[in-house]
Amino acid sequence: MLSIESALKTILISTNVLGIERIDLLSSLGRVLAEDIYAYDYLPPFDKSAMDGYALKSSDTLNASKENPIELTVRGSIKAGDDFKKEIETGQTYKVMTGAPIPLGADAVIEIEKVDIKDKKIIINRPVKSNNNIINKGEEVSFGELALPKGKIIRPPEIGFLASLGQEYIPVYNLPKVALIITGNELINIDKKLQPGKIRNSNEYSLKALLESIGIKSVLSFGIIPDDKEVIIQKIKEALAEVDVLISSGGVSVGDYDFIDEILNKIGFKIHFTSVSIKPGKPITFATYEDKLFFGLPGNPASIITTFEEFVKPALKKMKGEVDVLPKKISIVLGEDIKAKTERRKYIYVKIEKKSDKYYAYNAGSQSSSQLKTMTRANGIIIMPEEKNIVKKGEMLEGRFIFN
Ligand SMILES: Nc1nc2c(c(=O)[nH]1)N[C@H]1C(S)=C(S)[C@@H](COP(=O)(O)OP(=O)(O)OC[C@H]3O[C@@H](n4cnc5c(N)ncnc54)[C@H](O)[C@@H]3O)O[C@H]1N2
Ligand code: MOO
Repeated sequence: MLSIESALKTILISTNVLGIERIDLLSSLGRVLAEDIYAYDYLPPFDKSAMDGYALKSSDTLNASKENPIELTVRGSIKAGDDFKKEIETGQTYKVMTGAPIPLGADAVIEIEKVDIKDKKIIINRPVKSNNNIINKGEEVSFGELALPKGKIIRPPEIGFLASLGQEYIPVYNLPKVALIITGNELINIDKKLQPGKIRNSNEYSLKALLESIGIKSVLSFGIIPDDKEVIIQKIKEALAEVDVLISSGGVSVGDYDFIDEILNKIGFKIHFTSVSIKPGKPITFATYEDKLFFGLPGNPASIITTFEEFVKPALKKMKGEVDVLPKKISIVLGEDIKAKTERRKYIYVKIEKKSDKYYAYNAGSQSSSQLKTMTRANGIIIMPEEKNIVKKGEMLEGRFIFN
């Protein structure tokens, strides 16, 4: 059976980074910068005070001590936002607020709480070093400097940083457009009363939430599609004209109504694989139509989440410009024996606890792919290799945290 690594390789080879668009700064959260951003200002734009205090010439304080305090005359006060052009002379000081410009001639600021005030004078009993409490013009970024490199994922600090540089519109890679093809005669919508033999359509919700977790909020969904070949073909063709990625739920196994693979062949998709050595999630189909991707995910609720995370998410991340698309693994010690039956590689949902620098895994419940309750109680997975069916307490496996 195809290994997870080979499946991922095939998927990523078939996946192209999308084009570029310019969007307003606030909408760029979670997106990937598509061009280098250079600064067209200095940050900060002028020398400014880092503290509420007094701006002075450090040379005036060289010999200051408790025994030999020096006095400086306060000439005035400078607020943040003032356009201040005057120069100070020896023996003078200006009161400055945090963020206020430093008057010409001053090279240091002493904090308010470190001086005594007498009439219009301050008394200083220690030397103040040159540049003390001064944030120099261009200290953070200089004019013409590379501020953020292409490929950066935009997080809140990047938004603030770009705002401070006056960047209103940001070049980012497009987000993939995604369509959901949710199949199954047994499904009913969550706002309807359950009927005999029916179950609620939970996968559409899981998938939309999974997509939203990587920033894809608007998704083309046809709602529940019956197990009818002609209807499914029509919906897939409709979606192909609109989106970059199609994700189907159900109908990829070997039952009488599992026709996703047959349909894909009929439409003219190239099918790359139809099963992978993973539990849960073995019957997963990956196909392409020109540069569009099709993921036929298994209908079982735990299988669809597992295969989305493992196979679909890296492809979507690559399309939106991310470079590190595979999840980082950590080493986890088994806190108790854990058994699993199949010959496939097993993704076991566990509770991970940290104790004195090590991570320990504990079973979180039934690993049946038909249920999600265990996943709601788990905060991670451990990955049990194909050849193992039991891992003993104290043994170490690879794993990772999930949805954090
Ligand atoms: N004879 C075999 N039978 C099965 C095999 C196999 O190798 N040989 N593989 C099993 C495995 S593993 C999985 S996983 C499932 C995958 O089956 P399908 O992708 O064809 O999915 P369905 O049969 O349509 O559904 C499976 C299961 O999930 C429920 N389901 C489907 N859609 C939804 C939805 N939108 N929301 C909630 N639940 C959904 C569905 O009712 C079924 O219970 O096949 C095994 N069979
Ligand atoms: O992949 Mo299936 O999830 O093993 O039930």
